[in-house]
Amino acid sequence: MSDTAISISDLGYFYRPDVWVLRHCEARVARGGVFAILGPNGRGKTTLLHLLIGASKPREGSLAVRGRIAFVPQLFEASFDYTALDMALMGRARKIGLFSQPSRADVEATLSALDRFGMADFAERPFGELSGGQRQLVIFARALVAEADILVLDEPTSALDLENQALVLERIAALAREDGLTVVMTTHQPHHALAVADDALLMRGEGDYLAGKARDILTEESLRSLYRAPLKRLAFEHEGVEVETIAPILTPTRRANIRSQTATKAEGAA
Ligand SMILES: Nc1ncnc2c1ncn2[C@@H]1O[C@H](COP(=O)(O)OP(=O)(O)OP(=O)(O)O)[C@@H](O)[C@H]1O
Repeated sequence: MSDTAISISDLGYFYRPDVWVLRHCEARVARGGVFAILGPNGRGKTTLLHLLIGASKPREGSLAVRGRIAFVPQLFEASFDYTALDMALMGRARKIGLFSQPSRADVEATLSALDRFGMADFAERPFGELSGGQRQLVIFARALVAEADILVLDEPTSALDLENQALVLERIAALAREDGLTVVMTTHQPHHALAVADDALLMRGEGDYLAGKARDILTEESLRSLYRAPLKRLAFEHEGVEVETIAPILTPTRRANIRSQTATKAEGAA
């Protein structure tokens, strides 16, 4: 079997004719790895995910996806009052069939998936009564029981507190390293990408992409120019483990500068 899960070749997309959101995008997602997509707001990350899952068709270039995808969107609303367990069990729909009841094995596999995301105790709670972050964790479990080859996650940590961010990042790494799944995720947190991603794609603007090993391309220089904000890549030892992270530099002076620039712009516009 090929070691490439997704090949992206000269990919282009627009919503309105000739207003390209994405153009000449090239990347390769390795099978069994974590691939992080980063870029400022509006650079086309979600658009690229929609192309990967087949919700939109390329206007230009091509994509080859080898394997079945499960998609976890950023926000998930349910229209009916299913329990968390019902919601996660829907991931088994392909296995169970439309009019059949889930087997004991289906329920056990789903409870175990809920447990992996710290949600076993919430199995009987109405999904609609869970917090946004708790719903997100249930939807991860649903994607897991779908037994897909590729998980596509849109900002998987954005609704989560620090403890659950760490849990989900640890699970993402384990899904790739232990279960052999391929994970594609968008993120606004370069330190999350550095912590779990093997490879990354920096979406710098239409026609301007940088793809490569996460450790090699998530540099201070590339991220400073990507986000136009200072940050520092740090390496240190914590509890006997070498840790590498990326910290944004938000000093009071910088915040004051941003505020005064915003005020000057507003005065200029008035
Ligand atoms: N349905 C749509 N119709 C027209 N334009 C759209 C549509 N969806 C997105 N766009 C535009 O496409 C561009 C890319 O949007 P996209 O949501 O892919 O960016 P993103 O990188 O995911 O942003 P964010 O980080 O803010 O989530 C933006 O300029 C956006 O305004």
